Amino acid sequence: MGVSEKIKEIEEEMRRTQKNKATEYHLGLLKGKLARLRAQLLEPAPGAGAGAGTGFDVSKSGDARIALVGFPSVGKSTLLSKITKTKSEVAAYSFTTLTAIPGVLEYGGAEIQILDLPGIIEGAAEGKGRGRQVISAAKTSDLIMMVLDATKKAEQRALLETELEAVGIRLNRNPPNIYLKPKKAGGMKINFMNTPKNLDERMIYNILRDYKMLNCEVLVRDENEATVDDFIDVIMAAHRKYIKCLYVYNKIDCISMEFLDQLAHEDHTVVMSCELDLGINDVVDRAWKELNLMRIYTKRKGVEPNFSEALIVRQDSTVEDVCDQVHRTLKESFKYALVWGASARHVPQRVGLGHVVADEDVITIVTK
Ligand SMILES: Nc1nc2c(ncn2[C@@H]2O[C@H](COP(=O)(O)OP(=O)(O)OP(=O)(O)O)[C@@H](O)[C@H]2O)c(=O)[nH]1
Ligand SMILES: [K+]
Ligand SMILES: [Mg+2]
Repeated sequence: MGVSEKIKEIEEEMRRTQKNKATEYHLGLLKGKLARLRAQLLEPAPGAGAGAGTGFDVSKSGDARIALVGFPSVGKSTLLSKITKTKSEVAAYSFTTLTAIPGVLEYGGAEIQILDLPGIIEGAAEGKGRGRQVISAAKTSDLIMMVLDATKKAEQRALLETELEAVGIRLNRNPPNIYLKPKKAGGMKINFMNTPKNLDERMIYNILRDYKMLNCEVLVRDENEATVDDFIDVIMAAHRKYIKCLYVYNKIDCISMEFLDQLAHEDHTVVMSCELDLGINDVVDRAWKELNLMRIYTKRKGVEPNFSEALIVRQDSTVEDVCDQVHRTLKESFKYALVWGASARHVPQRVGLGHVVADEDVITIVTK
């Protein structure tokens, strides 16, 4: 029996099994097996070369990568063509785009790589269409923009999420707060900080044994939240990717104002119409926010700052991080910095290495 058939069999058994106290442990084991098989499905077959699990061959460039993921004909290529200089083929029929098309979004001195991808359909995770390649490419991104057709049923979003989940992508979530450390000997040590709600020692023990992890240490820190699925994610950590997702509803030119208003208020959601050129700037601004990066412009004394080139640092970075972006040894000769912008109490503010900068700050670094 092939891996796909085994997966189908387990999914079938899970559907048949009623959920109750008595079947809880059995279902937990099935979930564990399913996670293992799904990971196996993504491993290239021996001798297959660049196999099933690999994405398209596009090298990363710029400060971050955003992947456009969605069903066919939702407008992914239209969006890429709007926000970058790259033209990706647009047409009314499904599967117009057949490979990954990279473009560069220039955003106030930052360069963000946008990957336009082929449309995916239900069953993508199990290899339908180019689904697996698309999802593998999405897995390499810093942000997934899930492009949705506002005129289509609400289920499309959940269907796509299920496909991404199946290959180990976790959207807008943090890794579970569970510590797991394999050991050479000593058996299993399972500890909880408080009385758990959705997870117990027997469940963890059964799953670990099924994974042949007989010697290890477990500490569940987040009892109120942690579920069996979370625990399996921790065991499978090497195959899990926690990625931000922005839901982008396109074609709002075809829906009612009421529905538009409802969509626009959902979490992590933006709405647009590529056709009418509505909301595109919003989409780009929101995407930038979700990336949690900041643009810092440097200014030499007596010279206007250059806003077409930014130093890119993570959210909550300090002047020290900015120095490190300029040069590895700059902070050794650092005397003070002058800052203009949102992080400055007055402009310019004279600050030290520990000062936390803000997006679009302008900074002059004065050395000894
Ligand atoms: N009404 C309307 N149509 C749009 C909008 N944006 C794109 N379209 C149309 O939707 C169709 C599909 O657009 P594409 O950009 O090719 O969609 P895609 O998601 O890249 O499609 P695949 O590559 O096949 O997966 C085209 O006919 C576009 O003209 C929009 O905002 N409103
Ligand atoms: K299309
Ligand atoms: Mg396309």
